[in-house]
Amino acid sequence: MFATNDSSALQTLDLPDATLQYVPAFLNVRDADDHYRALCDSLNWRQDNIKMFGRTVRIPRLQAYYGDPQARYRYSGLWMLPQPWTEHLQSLRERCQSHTGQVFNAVLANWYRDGDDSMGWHSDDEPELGAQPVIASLTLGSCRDFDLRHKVTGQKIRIPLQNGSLLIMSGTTQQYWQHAVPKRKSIDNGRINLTFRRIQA
Ligand SMILES: O=C(O)CCC(=O)C(=O)O
Ligand SMILES: [Fe+2]
Repeated sequence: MFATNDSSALQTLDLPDATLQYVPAFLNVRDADDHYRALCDSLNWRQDNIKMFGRTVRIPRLQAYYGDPQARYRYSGLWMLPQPWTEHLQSLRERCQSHTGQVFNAVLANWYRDGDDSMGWHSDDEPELGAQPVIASLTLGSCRDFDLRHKVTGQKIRIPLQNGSLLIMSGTTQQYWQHAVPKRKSIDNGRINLTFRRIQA
């Protein structure tokens, strides 16, 4: 599926209408576990409600949003107002920036406490992200499946995002594909995912 098998190297995933790059061992597993535990304790996590089909439901995971003061955006009908960067998130942002050559001004953190927590099908296509956004997605903790589905053809693929990996989505990925993190009843351990983004002023 991927162009190379070297786990420290960048792998390009060849999918129609998408630009996806995967770095399986962006962080080593020990460092990734340390980051997971420190972020569980230090981020200001909240569980929001969203409106779905006219009903109010609690989202099945915890979230925390950090960034530059102007990096506010609407997400599932909620205004996400950034909390100021912590030193820890700043250092991870810098690593993702130097790897990708991109500038990110915000990060959405999702904490899947166990396999009951999940994220439904969506695209990261809010207008505040601009056309063809570059999103760098860092996985800390348990490996969880990341599913992608083409909006027109219905083609599906699954990428198990391993502990310490970085997935970079760019080009027309958000325009043509949705993604989701399905429930996994057998997983007891947690995962934090950090998606670094650039919000347009
Ligand atoms: O947890 C993940 O890997 C995906 C997170 C995601 O899709 C998002 O934050 O928009
Ligand atoms: Fe997303």
